[in-house]
Amino acid sequence: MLGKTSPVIGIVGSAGAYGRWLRAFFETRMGLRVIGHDPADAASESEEALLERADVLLFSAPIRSTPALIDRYARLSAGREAGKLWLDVTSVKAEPVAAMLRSHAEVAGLHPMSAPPKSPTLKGRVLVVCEARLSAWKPWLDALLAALEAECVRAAPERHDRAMALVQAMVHASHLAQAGVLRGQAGLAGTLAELMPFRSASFEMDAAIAARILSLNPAIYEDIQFGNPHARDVLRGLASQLARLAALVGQGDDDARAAFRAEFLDANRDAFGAPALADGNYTFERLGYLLADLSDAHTLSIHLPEDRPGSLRALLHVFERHGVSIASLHSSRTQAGELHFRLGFNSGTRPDQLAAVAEELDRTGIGRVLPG
Ligand SMILES: NC(=O)C1=CN([C@@H]2O[C@H](COP(=O)(O)OP(=O)(O)OC[C@H]3O[C@@H](n4cnc5c(N)ncnc54)[C@H](O)[C@@H]3O)[C@@H](O)[C@H]2O)C=CC1
Ligand SMILES: O=C(O)C(=O)Cc1ccc(O)cc1
Repeated sequence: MLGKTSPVIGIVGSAGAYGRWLRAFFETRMGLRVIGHDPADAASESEEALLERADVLLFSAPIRSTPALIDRYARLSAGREAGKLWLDVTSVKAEPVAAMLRSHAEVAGLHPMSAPPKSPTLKGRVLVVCEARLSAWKPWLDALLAALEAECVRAAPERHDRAMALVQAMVHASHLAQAGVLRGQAGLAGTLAELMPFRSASFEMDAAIAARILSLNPAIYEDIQFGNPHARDVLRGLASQLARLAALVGQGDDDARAAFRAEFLDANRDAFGAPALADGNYTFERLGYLLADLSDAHTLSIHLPEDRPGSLRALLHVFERHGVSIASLHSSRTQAGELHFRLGFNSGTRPDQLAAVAEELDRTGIGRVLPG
């Protein structure tokens, strides 16, 4: 069958955030033909066209409607899916994978642990892979995973959902609860903006996580709470831990302090274990340095147009010639997804020195100074 070497990809939800990212990925990175259906895009193909022409059908639709949507495709397909591959990228896995298994297609569930990135692959991100029913399509799926460049972790759908109740539902819930407390205390303690000058690295990171959650697709955060069958138990656990802590603090005596130390510090320290404590503490320190660098008084963001050995050295040489010493240097991506270097300078650096550097970089084409 033509399918397995150069399959046609059909994306259900092709106008959505992941649908659009996946289309670009399949077309540009894998050189494959992509067709899509999405009620939000009148120009998209029909469901029937996807069922008839796609060798690989990939569901990238709202979490809440996906299991019923898959059942609908299985019904409409009526056996034509035998010998094809069905995939999904839903943030919960048990129900969508079970629905795909009710078809006659080969089946794998995927879950990228990141919003669609600005980069062309999932390099550096985690991808959960639920290999549910695979035979002839296994080599092609392996090639897809290799092309995605993600760090893959294999799990059964049930294991995935239990993990995500902690990795996502609990983390999102605790940050939304923090946001609610901040809102409730704003009159007494000041708004978030007014608290920021008093920040610790932990506060800044937690506020950033809350802001991230509140900035992305609200339906995803709703459905991760309400659509993961294990979220309810995890939320109850979280609430009972906090209630116990509040009760001990309310009690306030030496017995309560001893209980706090035993239950909240010693028991948790033992449960983490020495390696996880050391790793986590080191991660925190590195992020702390990064946050400190991001608050450098003077910064320049520079795109290096020439991706070749020696281009960074040429860039640094310009700073040296203008007598500017560099306090920090990081690479990251612009809003548009271009790789750029962000350089920080100490407060003694004069604006006219930086302006001269910027002018030379632009004039010589060594680097392009980005706004902001
Ligand atoms: N955005 C994210 O951060 C992540 C999303 N995911 C998963 O990706 C999937 C898609 O999420 P997003 O693209 O972010 O959501 P989105 O809301 O941007 O896209 C969903 C698309 O599905 C379309 N749709 C709705 N009903 C449909 C139907 N009956 N047939 C075909 N299309 C239909 C919508 O019109 C929309 O364009 C979800 O299952 C989500 O759990 C997974 C990891 C991260
Ligand atoms: O990028 C982030 O911060 C996210 O947390 C986005 C996200 C949302 C839903 C997922 O299932 C996976 C990742």
